[in-house]
Amino acid sequence: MSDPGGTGGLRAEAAALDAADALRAKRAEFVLDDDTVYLDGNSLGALPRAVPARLADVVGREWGRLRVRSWSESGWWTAPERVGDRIGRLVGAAPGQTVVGDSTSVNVFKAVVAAVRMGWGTGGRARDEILVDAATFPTDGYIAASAARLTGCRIRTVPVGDLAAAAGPRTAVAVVNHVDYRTGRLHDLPALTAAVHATGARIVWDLCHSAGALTVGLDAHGVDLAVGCTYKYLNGGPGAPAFLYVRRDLQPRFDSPLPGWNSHADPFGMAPDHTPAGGAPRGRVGTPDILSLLALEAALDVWEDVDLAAVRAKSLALTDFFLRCAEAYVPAGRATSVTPAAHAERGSQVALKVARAETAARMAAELVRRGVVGDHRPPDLLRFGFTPLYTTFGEVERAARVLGDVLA
Ligand SMILES: Cc1ncc(COP(=O)(O)O)c(C=O)c1O
Ligand SMILES: Nc1c(O)cccc1C(=O)C[C@H](N)C(=O)O
Repeated sequence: MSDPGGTGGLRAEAAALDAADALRAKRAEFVLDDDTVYLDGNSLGALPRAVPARLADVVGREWGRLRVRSWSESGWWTAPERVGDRIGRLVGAAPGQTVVGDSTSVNVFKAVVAAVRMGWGTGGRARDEILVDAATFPTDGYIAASAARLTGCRIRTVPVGDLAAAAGPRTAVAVVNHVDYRTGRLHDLPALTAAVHATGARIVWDLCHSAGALTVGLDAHGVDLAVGCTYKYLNGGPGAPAFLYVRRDLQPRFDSPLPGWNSHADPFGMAPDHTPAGGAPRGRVGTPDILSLLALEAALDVWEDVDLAAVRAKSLALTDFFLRCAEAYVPAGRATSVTPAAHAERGSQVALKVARAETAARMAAELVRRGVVGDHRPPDLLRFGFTPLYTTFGEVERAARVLGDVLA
């Protein structure tokens, strides 16, 4: 490929874009090193600077000195709902509908089984089909298949483009990834939610690759249930607990398949029978993972003054710029983007398909060796995630230049 802007032109453009970046001050709130271009925040977000001191306080004072008193005095018991509401703001959910805990996989299980059970109304069990996004991250498909076995449903795997047409009177629930983890394709959440609802079915959205990267609008679009992880764009840390959203009017009908004591209306009553709590706590299971949960809470402080619209605008500018730089630097025929060019169809990552699939893993490793950390998804994708809170345009230009050298 040619070099239309020239290296110098693209570098100057990057500098101008960085100077005009409304979010540029945010980078200083993260632990990053200028030698490495970190483009893997769609796998594990970087560490917010405020987290270590907060965790030291949780361990040293709240656990070390207050011990069991911290469940009430340090707000440990109510942390799943409190942190849930903070995530809710970032995904367009009003307070009282989002709870944090467990992994995404476990929350997919709760959401899918509960959605199927919602379809077991007076009309019997006519809705016995679970639709699954054919390109889903594997865990959702595995869990949905198990949920189907447990509830007497059958699984239909459908490309997201065909999902609206595939949903019908037998559909209990559709499980869809908002952003495809491989290609970075953003699916049309409002249209698909409306299409599935028109058939009387429910929809569960997996927001792992969209929470913290773009505006989601769960309430505005009438989404039934949603799940997502917090260790990618929300920077909650390795193994940070996931979240579960249950729309307020559906909460009384949310019959959890994992009704642990934390979801009881009166957990400390220790009653032999389960009476579900009202509201978001109904999605809880057992004792929350307090250290991870409170690390996540501290990580969320970086979002306090952030406008999601600015995040989305920068995300698109970063991915646009990366695509242009890659076009200029990568020799013709060595790699092609599988990420949609249209903004409405793009999440916050770019995936390049390398011409020689067998070299992809080696190329990703070589990029890391040269200070550009993205990742490889088999068989032939190089994946680059762009975190608007800390990725700079200068880094984008550098990453594309190194990529060009590696692929040359
Ligand atoms: C779309 C999607 N869903 C789920 C997961 C993972 O789920 P869990 O948090 O259970 O590991 C990932 C990534 O790990 C993902 O990309
Ligand atoms: N969750 C991960 C993990 O525990 C280890 C390594 C990677 C991950 C990931 O998040 C992978 C990621 N969901 C993906 O999109 O490929």
